[in-house]
Amino acid sequence: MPLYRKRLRLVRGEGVYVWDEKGRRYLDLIAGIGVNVLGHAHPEWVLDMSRQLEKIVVAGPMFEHDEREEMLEELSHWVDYEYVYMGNSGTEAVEAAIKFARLATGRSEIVAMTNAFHGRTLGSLSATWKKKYREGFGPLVPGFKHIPFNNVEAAKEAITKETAAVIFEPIQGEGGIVPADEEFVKTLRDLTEDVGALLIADEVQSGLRTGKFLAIEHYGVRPDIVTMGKGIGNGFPVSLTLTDLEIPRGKHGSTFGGNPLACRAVATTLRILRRDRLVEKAGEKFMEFSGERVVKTRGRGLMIGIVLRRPAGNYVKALQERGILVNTAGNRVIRLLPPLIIEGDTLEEARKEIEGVLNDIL
Ligand SMILES: Cc1ncc(COP(=O)(O)O)c(C=O)c1O
Repeated sequence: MPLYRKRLRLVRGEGVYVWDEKGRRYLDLIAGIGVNVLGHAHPEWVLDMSRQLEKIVVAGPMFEHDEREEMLEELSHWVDYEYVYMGNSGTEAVEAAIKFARLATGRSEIVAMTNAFHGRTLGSLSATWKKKYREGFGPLVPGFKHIPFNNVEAAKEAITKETAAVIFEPIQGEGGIVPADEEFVKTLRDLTEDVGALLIADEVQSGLRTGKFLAIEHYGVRPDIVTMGKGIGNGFPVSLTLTDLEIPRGKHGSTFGGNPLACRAVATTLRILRRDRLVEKAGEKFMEFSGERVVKTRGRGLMIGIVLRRPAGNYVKALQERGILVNTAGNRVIRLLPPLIIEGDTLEEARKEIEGVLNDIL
């Protein structure tokens, strides 16, 4: 098997495919790590974005604009939170969530989960678990503690009247595509309510992909704050923090947050997702992988983790060699976050190819 010393150089994309500098085509099952939900260069999205470029790009957060209203209207079809704060990346959405929780409760303690990933700025990094991401950047933000993910007893012990918020991913993404247990999520909701703390669902990776707008909807639980990013603008850098908490104007903000081009990206993405029923359809596309080296398949909809008996890195390289792009989530998990427009047949063919590679390569 050839070793890749050089990383693949991508030059363009169309639909579920991308091309490298030599003109070779790849099936893109990772889509910018879960970003291009409508696929690459979606004609309608491109047209809307180009028209917007000619119209107005940034207005400044102190002005109203039609694009914001259009985006809020589209969002109202999916969620019923009172306020949305707009940032430019997942980590900013999480920073806002942490700040809002502290401000609203007057408490500072944030409870996060082992194996969690919430971003790489100092606040979100303090909620992120892995040593590799944290070490060398200390001291991190005080007031964060981690409990074992999916451990009800640990949650009962950790969540107290000191807790401002509990933050968790309904399906852990970077941590290996690990869904939260139903009992655990319900316990988090009950306990936070009991002690006057807030529940934050980080849906930056799990949003849009599982058959519902938010993965947390599968649990019948309503968080106090939800963060979204990645695919919400189909590739334009934009993120959302949704909440009913009223944060005084000017207390938090961003130069680029909620600019007309970002609102256009979200409004158009949501319009197409809704019209083409892409979120619902994603829920039906989950598939199990089998083979001697496969322990199990985890996830929901088009957020899929193939858990292997051995490190996944070499398989990712071998798949790239055969024209399929995936990546890892943790050491032994192959992660698939394909565009939601992917056809069942294409996915089925990819499954056979992936299983073939998993069986072939020693
Ligand atoms: C659950 C979750 N939260 C937050 C982030 C951070 O998002 P970004 O890389 O856009 O800052 C990620 C990124 O992978 C994520 O998966």
